[in-house]
Amino acid sequence: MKKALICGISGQDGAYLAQLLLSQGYSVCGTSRDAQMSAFRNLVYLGIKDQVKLESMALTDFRSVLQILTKIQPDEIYNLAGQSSVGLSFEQPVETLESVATGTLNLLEAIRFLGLPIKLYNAGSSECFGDTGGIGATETTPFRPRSPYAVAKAAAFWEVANYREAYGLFACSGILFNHESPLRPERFVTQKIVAAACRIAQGTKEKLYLGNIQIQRDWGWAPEYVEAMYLMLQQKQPDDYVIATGTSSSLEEFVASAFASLNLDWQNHVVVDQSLFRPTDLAVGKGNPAKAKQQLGWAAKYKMQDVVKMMVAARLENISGK
Ligand SMILES: C[C@H]1O[C@H](OP(=O)(O)OP(=O)(O)OC[C@H]2O[C@@H](n3cnc4c(=O)[nH]c(N)nc43)[C@H](O)[C@@H]2O)[C@@H](O)[C@@H](O)C1=O
Repeated sequence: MKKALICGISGQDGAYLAQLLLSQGYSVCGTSRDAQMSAFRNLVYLGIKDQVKLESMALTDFRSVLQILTKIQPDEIYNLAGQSSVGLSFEQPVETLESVATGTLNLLEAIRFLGLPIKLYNAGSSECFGDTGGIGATETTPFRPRSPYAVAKAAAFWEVANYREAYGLFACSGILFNHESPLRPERFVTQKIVAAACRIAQGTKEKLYLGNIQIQRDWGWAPEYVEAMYLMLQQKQPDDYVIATGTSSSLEEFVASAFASLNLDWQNHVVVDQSLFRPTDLAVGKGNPAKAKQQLGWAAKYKMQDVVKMMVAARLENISGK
């Protein structure tokens, strides 16, 4: 039985990945900074909390990382931990850099120190590209990070690439574009919109305040993005891959689609609020997942419209208490 360690198991991707690996027959151990304080709601939502071994681990603390790796001795590690909000990174730049860049470095150092044949997946981010314009970014597109989060993710990406080259570690980065699901917290714009639209459809009189709705993103479906993470570690050689749908839509289109699916006209309910604009933002995010298709056999089945429908359906089901 293969053993997987998921760092940051309490988040959206950690929960879906745990579900996938369990279905593949893995023994799954997941970490969170303080496992005794976390309710692991996403694991509960998916009905898998009892099948996962949970440990406390602080990625920024080398001793803690070394202790857990020595104890679990996993075949595969998935690093999904660290501060994941671009917006919050402008308020907490140091915490973002430490949790993402130092955290990844500690994992790489611990694997190197132990000398075990552990494979590492690292959660990279399309934010590293900066503005892609209308041309989908590939693995060779240069990074031009435009947020503290993107700077941290770019550092972590190069740490992984360097340890692969310098010490021969089996380490990969998935450069994932935005991927959403019912497990997304409302801090991210898709769930913020879906939650408000559903409340309005149920009769609340609130307004939905949003920042820049002209931005475009390549939005995909998180449960299928975790399949790409798994596939990267099953290849003969470690490598980095862009994971995206290949199509981008504006935030205005996302909003219109969410409200229309509830028979509402978004223009009656949405207010653009300048105070929610970011100091720097990406006008367009678009990926080209051709390499993932060719080498991993992975392609996104769901596009933005499908994501909206599935998120709205899940929200309504939750409200009705099913
Ligand atoms: C690939 C990347 O994907 C995600 O990062 P993100 O793209 O920043 O995600 P988001 O949902 O916070 O923002 C999307 C866009 O929507 C704009 N926007 C307008 N109005 C609001 C608003 O009211 N709230 C938010 N959150 N955004 C808003 C906002 O300015 C931005 O342009 C993370 O998974 C990250 O971990 C990651 O790696």
